[in-house]
Order: sequence, then C-alpha cells, then structure tokens
Amino acid sequence: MRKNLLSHVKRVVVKVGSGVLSNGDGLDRRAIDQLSRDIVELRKRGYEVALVSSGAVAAGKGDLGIVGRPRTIPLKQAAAAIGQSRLISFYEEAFHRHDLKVAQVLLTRDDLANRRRYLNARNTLMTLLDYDVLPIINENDTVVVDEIRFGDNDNLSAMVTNLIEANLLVILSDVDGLYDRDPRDNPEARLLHEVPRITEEIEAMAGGSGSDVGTGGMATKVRAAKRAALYGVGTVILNGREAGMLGRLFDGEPIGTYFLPASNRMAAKKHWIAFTKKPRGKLLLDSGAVTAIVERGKSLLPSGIRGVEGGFDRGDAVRLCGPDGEEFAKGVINYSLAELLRIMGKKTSEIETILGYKYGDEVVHRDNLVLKDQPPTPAEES
Ligand SMILES: Nc1ncnc2c1ncn2[C@@H]1O[C@H](COP(=O)(O)OP(=O)(O)O)[C@@H](O)[C@H]1O
Ligand SMILES: N[C@@H](CCC(=O)OP(=O)(O)O)C(=O)O
Repeated sequence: MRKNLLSHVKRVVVKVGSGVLSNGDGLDRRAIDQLSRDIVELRKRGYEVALVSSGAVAAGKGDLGIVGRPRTIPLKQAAAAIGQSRLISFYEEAFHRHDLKVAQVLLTRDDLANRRRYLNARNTLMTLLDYDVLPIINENDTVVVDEIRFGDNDNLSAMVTNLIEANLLVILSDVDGLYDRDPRDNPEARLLHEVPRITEEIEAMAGGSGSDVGTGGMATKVRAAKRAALYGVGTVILNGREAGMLGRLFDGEPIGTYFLPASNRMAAKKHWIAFTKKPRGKLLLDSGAVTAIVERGKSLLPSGIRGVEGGFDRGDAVRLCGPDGEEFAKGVINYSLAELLRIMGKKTSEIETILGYKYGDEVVHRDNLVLKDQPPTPAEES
C-alpha cells in the first residue's frame, strides 16, 4: 500500500529536526553521518532531494555557555550564527565522503513572500538540483525579526516543498510519528500510521515540543503536513534517530505516520498567497460581494468595498472581511491604498474616469484570491 502511495515520487524534501542532530553537547556527528548515508541512498535510487536542516542554535549555544534554551532573541541569533557554519561544515565533510556536493541556502519568509524573490529562490534551488548538488536549507536565524520569520522549520519545509514542486515531504524527528496524544507523558499513546485528512481532531492530538532544542513540536509538523496536503503532496513523519529510515520508507515499510495529500490540489500560486505571503491591509466588503466571492467564485470589484484598514501597495496581499468584520479570504490587490480610496464603492466602468487609467476591472482577481479554509480547487497555473 505504502509503495503505491510513493510510486509517483521523484523529488523529495527531507526536513530534519534539532532533536535528531544534537546530543546534550551540541551536534551529534554520528547522526549527521547516518543522515548523509540515508540521503545518498535515496539519490542512488534516483530521487532528487533537498534537505531542510535545523540544528544551528543547538550546535552553537554551547559556545556561548548556554544550557537549556537561549533566553533572549539576540542570544539565539548569536548561537545560530556560530552553529550554522559548524552545521554546514559537518554536512560538507559527511557528504563529500560520498562525493556529493552541498550548498547552503538561508531563507527568510520575506524572501518567499515577494513573488520575484520567490521565483529567484526557486531558480537557484532548481539549478542546484539540476547540477546534482544537495541544497541544505535553513531559516536565516541571524537576521530574522518577527515580521519576516517562518517561525519553525516544519513550516519552512512545507514552503520549500511548494517552492520546488516536490512530490513528498519527509519530516525526521525524535519520535516515531504522530501519536493520538503526546507519548512523552502518555505511555499508552498510540501511533497513527495513516492520516487521510487533517481534521481538527487530528490537530488537537499534536502537542508542543518537550525538548530544549525543538521548536513547535508535533503541532507545527501537522500544520506543515496540512499545507503540503493542500498542495497535493503527502507528508511522512519518521523517527530520524534510527538508521536507514528513508530507505525503509521507499521499500514500502509501513513506518511513521503518512498524511495523505488532498485529492485535488490547490494551484501553486494560490498556495503561496494563502501560506507564504503576509497580508498588509484589510478590506471591508458588503454582503453581496461576500456572496459573489464565496458562493459564485467571482472576483472582487470596487462596488462591493465599504471600507479599508491599514496601508498597502499594488501587489500586496490583503485580508477580505465581511460586514461582521470577520476575515473570510485573502487576495493580492491590483490597486494601492490611495487608488482604492478613490474607486471603492464605484462601478467598474468608472475606474478609468476617476483614476485616468486602470489596472483591471477587478480589485482582487479570482485567480489571486483564496478563501479561508477553502476546499482545494483543481490545479491551475503555477
Ligand atoms: N501527539 C504527539 N505525537 C508525537 N509527538 C508529540 C505529540 N505531541 C507532542 N509531541 C512532541 O513533539 C516532539 C517533536 O517535536 P520537536 O521537539 O519540535 O522536534 P524537532 O526538533 O524534530 O522539530 C516529540 O519529541 C514529542 O515530545
Ligand atoms: N532554524 C533553527 C531551527 C528551528 C526549528 O524549527 O527547529 P526544529 O523544531 O528542531 O526543527 C535552527 O537551525 O536552530
């Protein structure tokens, strides 16, 4: 059964957590050597692989004398600066033994939220894969502030899966997969082998991290799997502390937890709008506009807009809210705040007269609009 589920897979994103790569004293070389063997094995079987690796903070914090978690953001960022170069040098050494070249790619959410930079990052990663180089991706912890943070590498790995159009996301952690409750506190917890759909009940099973080095725990892994599923990609959570898990997975062994993809995937661009692009302002719509968008899949026209909050430029993402103020969708806007203030509530035919030009009849085109909790739509352009 598992083998069938994986038969279409060509390109894989493997994410490895800090808990797998570190021991109490920093990086665990044995774990890195073992992971490199597993990835080399996958590549020998013909799969393309990109690695999202945590571990920078865990690798560097000891140099600053930090025991447990770094207490402040600057300490965490300093630890990451020390640890990231060590992490890559260990990887370089391990993979060179197998004649595999590696490349370090450090990203912030801002890099992917801007469509041009997103496409640029994609081209770089695709080029590395074309040249048989293993990209090793991490968040650029040293420079991130809250507004441009992915927050955790589970989320980053889901974004990268979308970015490089991978067919499978594998998350290697320090547990065997998703249990029906946190196995740390519940010895009777049961491992789920397959999750057909990520419901609220499934999300409620996943708790936070119990370790000094992990971020987000199972909750962020399930969220990442949900994002990947919406993009039509399955996710497997495996225990990365055991040797040979990637090979065993592709041999068809029923290990870990497999989250099935949604049967009809969201278009890559809509996925990016929904999950990567950060919204700036808010549009308040009348009920007619809400019905047209939600029930008839229409674009947003200026006539349905009653109010605006916050600032934005043309091309930014904005939240769309109904008369009750509740956000029901997110979309990329064709007009700046200054332009919108002049055309909102007006007919489409008046746009050009008022502004002297127009970018389109729609304020937000239906192709650039995603409903909250929207069931996935058939794939369109990417
Ligand atoms: N329902 C659950 N099933 C499995 N693990 C869970 C669950 N709820 C919480 N966890 C915790 O999540 C941890 C893994 O997440 P985390 O510490 O962030 O690891 P990583 O460094 O791999 O990202 C596990 O060690 C476990 O204690
Ligand atoms: N970017 C951070 C890792 C953040 C993170 O999500 O950690 P983890 O939960 O171990 O995957 C680092 O390299 O230390």
